[in-house]
Order: sequence, then C-alpha cells, then structure tokens
Amino acid sequence: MQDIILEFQNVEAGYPGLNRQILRNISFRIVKGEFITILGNSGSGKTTLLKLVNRLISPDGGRILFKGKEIAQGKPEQLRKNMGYVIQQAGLFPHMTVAENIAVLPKVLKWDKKAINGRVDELLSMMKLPTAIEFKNRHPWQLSGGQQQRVGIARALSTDPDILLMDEPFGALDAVTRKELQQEIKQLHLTFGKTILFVTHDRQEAIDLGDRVMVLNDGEICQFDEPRRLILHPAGDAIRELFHADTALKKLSYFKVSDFADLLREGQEDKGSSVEWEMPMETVLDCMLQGQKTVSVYREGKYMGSFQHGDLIQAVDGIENQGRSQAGGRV
Ligand SMILES: Nc1ncnc2c1ncn2[C@@H]1O[C@H](COP(=O)(O)OP(=O)(O)OP(=O)(O)O)[C@@H](O)[C@H]1O
Repeated sequence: MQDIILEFQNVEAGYPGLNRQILRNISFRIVKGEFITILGNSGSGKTTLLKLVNRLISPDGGRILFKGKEIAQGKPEQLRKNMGYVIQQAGLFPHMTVAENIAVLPKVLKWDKKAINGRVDELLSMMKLPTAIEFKNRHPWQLSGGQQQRVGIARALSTDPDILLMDEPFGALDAVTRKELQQEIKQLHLTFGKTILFVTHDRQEAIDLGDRVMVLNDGEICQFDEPRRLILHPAGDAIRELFHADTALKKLSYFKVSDFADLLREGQEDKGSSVEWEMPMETVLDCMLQGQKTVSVYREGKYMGSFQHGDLIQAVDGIENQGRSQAGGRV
C-alpha cells in the first residue's frame, strides 16, 4: 500500500480582506518520497499552497492531513520541525554566521553543543560547502547567491525533516548555478528519499525535477501528473498551450530512454556509443548528431538493444502525434 504523507481534501483558502478565494477545491495526495513540482503563473496560488502545508496560513475550508493526522490539531511548531522550508534568496538571518544560521532549529530544540557542531559540519559537506572555521564564521553577505541557497537548504535539513518545502529556491540564481543546484537537489532526493514540494514558474525546471507536476491555474489544479503525461495527455487547452511552443526535438528531453524501449532493436551491441536506461532521450540525439549511426542502450550494465537513426525519427513522430500510447509505447 502506498504511504501517503500529505493529503489535501477540498481545501479552500484566501486572505483576510479579500472577497475571493485564492485556492479553490484543492484535493490531492502525495506519497512519501515523491518529488513534486508545483508549476503556475504568478498569482496562481503556489506560495499560498506551501504556506498551508506548514500552517503559516490556515484554510477556510477542507482538511489537510500530514501522515494521516489533520494538521490543524497539533502545534504548528511540532509540525514545522518535520518540514524544512527554503525560500528564494535563502532567507538567511543577516546578523548570524553560516554555522548559526544552520543551527537555529537544533538550538531551539536544545540539542547539545557537540551534536549541533557535528550536524553543521555534516550538512555543510552534504551541500558541498567548506567546513573550515573561516567559512562557518562568514555572514550571509559574504557568500555568493548559490552559497547562500546551499546554506538555506542545509538549514532546512538540520532536523532531518520528513518534507522539504521549497518556494522558487533557485529563481534568483544565474543559469549555470541554477543548473548545478538542480542537479544537487535531485541527487539529495535520490540519496535520502525526502518528500519534496518544489514551487517554480519555470516549465523546464518543473519537468526536469518532478516525479509529478502539479499545474495550478488561477487557484485550481488543472492537472497533477507525470511530466510525460502532461505533454502526451494534456488535461485541457491551458496545459496543451503550456507545452505547445516546444519543438518535438526539445520534447525529447522530457522523456527517458526507457520510455522508448519498444523501439529498441535486438542484436549486436556496438560499444562505440552507449547510453543508460534512465538517461534523457535527447542524449541519444546528441550521440547521433556527433555522427554515431548506432547507439547501444544499457540497464545496470546489461545490454538492452540499440537505436538507429530511423528509430529516433519514429520517436519524434510519436511525440509529435501524441499517439505513443495508441502505438503500443509505454507512455
Ligand atoms: N498576505 C496576503 N494578503 C492578501 N492577498 C495575498 C497575500 N498573499 C498573497 N496574496 C494574493 O494571493 C494570490 C496568490 O498569491 P501566491 O503568492 O500564492 O501566488 P504565486 O503563485 O506563488 O505567485 P508568484 O509566482 O508571483 O510568487 C495573489 O493574487 C496575491 O496577490
């Protein structure tokens, strides 16, 4: 049975003084360990939804359950201990050092000094930051944007929470640092299996990171699904338009090699060029653009078959026609 960690049941929410609800009829379930991205335009209610989860605001209607218990019934502090929160530009305390920022919650929880110091070093290493005293004693203004965000994530992980809530965490970073941090959060997720709710208005980021993407539009969920299904089976015109501008070749990046297993050819393996089962399908395209005629596919070291040019064309056609499910594909 699936282990549901978070559930919204017909949740409505607004703000005092507004004559309309910002979120309407929000219902969903999230399984422990899922990486969920929440995608939507500015003002669609993404931040409001995150704030409901850790009780920074309360719903006007409906129920929110965390690990099967209604969150309104416990103490907010108790709940927040289980929920790391990361916001854009890290939100570090400017008057505190790096180490003090990371140790905020352990100190509140009265951990002993040795345990706190050990945890700070562990988290700095985990986030690929130096553990030298000089670095730990720096203040946020002495850090780059990327370093600040890494410290912000370390702080959110300090008490080993069950859920990580991330509100546009990489929105203010340059493209290269952003890509780096995306890779790292993905790796952290794979290593520690934390449940992550990650707000973004960047379509590519949502698709790259999310096991499932929740698309919000004007306070309602228009679709909550796996990335490839958003493209192949859009639940309405809004979602279709969201991905419409992408060329079929770009859409290859939304799929894994394994999604095209039905196109693999059996026979001789060619060790000249190879890709792994879970890699993005566009890596096959890259190999072919570099002149490879055949690309071999491996799954945990086992040869699964190969792709040739024609297979790639078929893959692209399948995406263009959005007909892979009918054509016998796995999607
Ligand atoms: N404290 C508040 N009081 C009144 N209205 C608010 C408050 N906070 C947010 N809103 C309104 O609620 C709506 C949703 O805001 P929210 O911040 O959840 O959107 P968002 O999707 O996260 O947007 P963005 O991508 O711009 O951060 C907006 O219309 C906003 O103006």
